[in-house]
Amino acid sequence: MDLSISSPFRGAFPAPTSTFILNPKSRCSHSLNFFKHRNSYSKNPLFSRQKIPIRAQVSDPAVDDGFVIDDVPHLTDFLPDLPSYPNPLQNSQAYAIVKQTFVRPEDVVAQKIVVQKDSSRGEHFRRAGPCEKVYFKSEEVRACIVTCGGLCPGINTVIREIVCGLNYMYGVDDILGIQGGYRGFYSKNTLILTPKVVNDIHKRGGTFLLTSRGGHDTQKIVDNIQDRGINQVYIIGGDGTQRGASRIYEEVEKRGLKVAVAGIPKTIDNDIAVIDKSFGFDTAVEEAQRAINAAHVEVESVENGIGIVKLMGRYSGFIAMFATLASRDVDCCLIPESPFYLEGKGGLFEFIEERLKENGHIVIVVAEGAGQEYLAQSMQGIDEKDASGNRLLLDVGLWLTQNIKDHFTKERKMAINMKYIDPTYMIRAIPSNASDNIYCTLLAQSAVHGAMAGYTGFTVGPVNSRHAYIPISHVTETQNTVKLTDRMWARLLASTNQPSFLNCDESTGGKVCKDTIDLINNMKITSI
Ligand SMILES: Nc1ncnc2c1ncn2[C@@H]1O[C@H](COP(=O)(O)OP(=O)(O)OP(=O)(O)O)[C@@H](O)[C@H]1O
Ligand SMILES: O=P(O)(O)OC[C@H]1O[C@](O)(CO)[C@@H](O)[C@@H]1O
Ligand SMILES: [Mg+2]
Repeated sequence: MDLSISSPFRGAFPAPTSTFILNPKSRCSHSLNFFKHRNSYSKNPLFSRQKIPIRAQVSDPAVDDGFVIDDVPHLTDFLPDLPSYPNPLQNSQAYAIVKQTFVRPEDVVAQKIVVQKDSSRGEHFRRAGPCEKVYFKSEEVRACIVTCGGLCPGINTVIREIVCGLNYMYGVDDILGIQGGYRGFYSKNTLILTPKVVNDIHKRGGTFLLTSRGGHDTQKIVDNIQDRGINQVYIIGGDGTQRGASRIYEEVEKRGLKVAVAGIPKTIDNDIAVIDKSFGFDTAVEEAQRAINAAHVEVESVENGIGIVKLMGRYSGFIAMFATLASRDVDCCLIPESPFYLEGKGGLFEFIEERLKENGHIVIVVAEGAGQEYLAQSMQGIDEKDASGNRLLLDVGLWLTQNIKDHFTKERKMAINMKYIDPTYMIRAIPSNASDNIYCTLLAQSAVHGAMAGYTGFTVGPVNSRHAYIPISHVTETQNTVKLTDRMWARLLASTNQPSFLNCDESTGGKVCKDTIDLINNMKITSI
């Protein structure tokens, strides 16, 4: 049988045994269930304009191989008559001898790469890269770039590469910088960005465009986009920012504007779901080594030295976990995802005393979001939020330092040498390292290719090392956290040989242990 479908993903099927005609309109509900789009964009030209025969395995019509494509919106979903143009990269010197300049419309990136013979194939995303057709003429583009949320190494590289990518690859020369985050759309003047203006900015930390928290007013922002005639919006920021980008995309669609909205995920905490890792994370982990080294040098030079290093990580302990794994000088790592307790058997005090006896010193790395529930108990009534509505954290480093001091000097009558290092902002206020710089370049260029090709409402990022376009709503649904049930956390425990804090102790009334077990039971079990 011949199988004709209108999807760009036709090539992603297994080898044929027989073929048949598949009605394009029924692709989501077809009994074979080849297509299970989370988002069905029936007006997408790539779906509706091509009818190319393909062959698919139909040996068992009841088989559902669980192949799901989570595609991103396209401008033609709500502006069906938009004209397209040949991609100017066709004539680009840079791509002149590239074997395959354009990504194939049917190329998808699998979210799940460890599979078993009979397991479901799972979710897939559209592969990022230059597309054969673009939906903007170069001279028609008026792009803008905005950065929101906290700092992260590499933001300036992303800004630079969006500007250079638009200009060098697509001949775009009308690019505006929105200053000071979302509120800059309606309260500040814009900057004119050219390759010359941004030439050196990647060598500096911070953001050339300034940033802020709060101030997201969708109506005012989209009014401003409309008034200024902006038709490509590049939004660099974390989970909050991506939620804001999603609101902007929805409003743009509601108003029927030809405006592509592209999100570039940024967060030092590495807490954005779906993507492999966020840019600047490696740089931050590397910088954290300097603080850990300092703590180690200090405490191994004195008697009963206890070093505490507090690292960023609001809800996700990735920086603390990776900095610990990289260092080997850390005896214990405390993260928000893993409840711990101080007193009694299997507790932190007992472990510190053991290490002091064994080695004469100990280094503890604590993520800023760890142990917040205990701090909240001892400092009742403090519940402040920042301008974006993020809960302001209590200082776990100071709390830990004080509790350890009290325990050893007052209760155990032991002389200790406490060194507390809080390098918090130092690890994020630096320029990105070489590998993050390359990563930032890929993100920026992929975002530019996506917007030029008319995709919108997408976030770009690597999924199993391949850059993909991910619907913004998908990355904001959940937050990436360290899974205690994954092998990575077990690797850390095996490396530090620290307690897992899973042993219940009388002094905690078994509460902490129960909390932990409940937490673990509620987790999706995955392994990396
Ligand atoms: N649900 C939301 N809807 C619309 N805008 C939002 C939402 N959440 C946050 N924002 C806006 O996004 C911007 C950045 O949010 P936030 O301060 O939480 O930082 P972030 O992007 O999560 O980055 P970081 O990783 O540094 O926390 C702010 O301007 C905020 O107003
Ligand atoms: O003090 P600021 O700039 O609001 O940012 C602090 C927060 O931002 C982050 O770096 C990123 O969310 C967190 O780790 C930290 O809690
Ligand atoms: Mg955030």
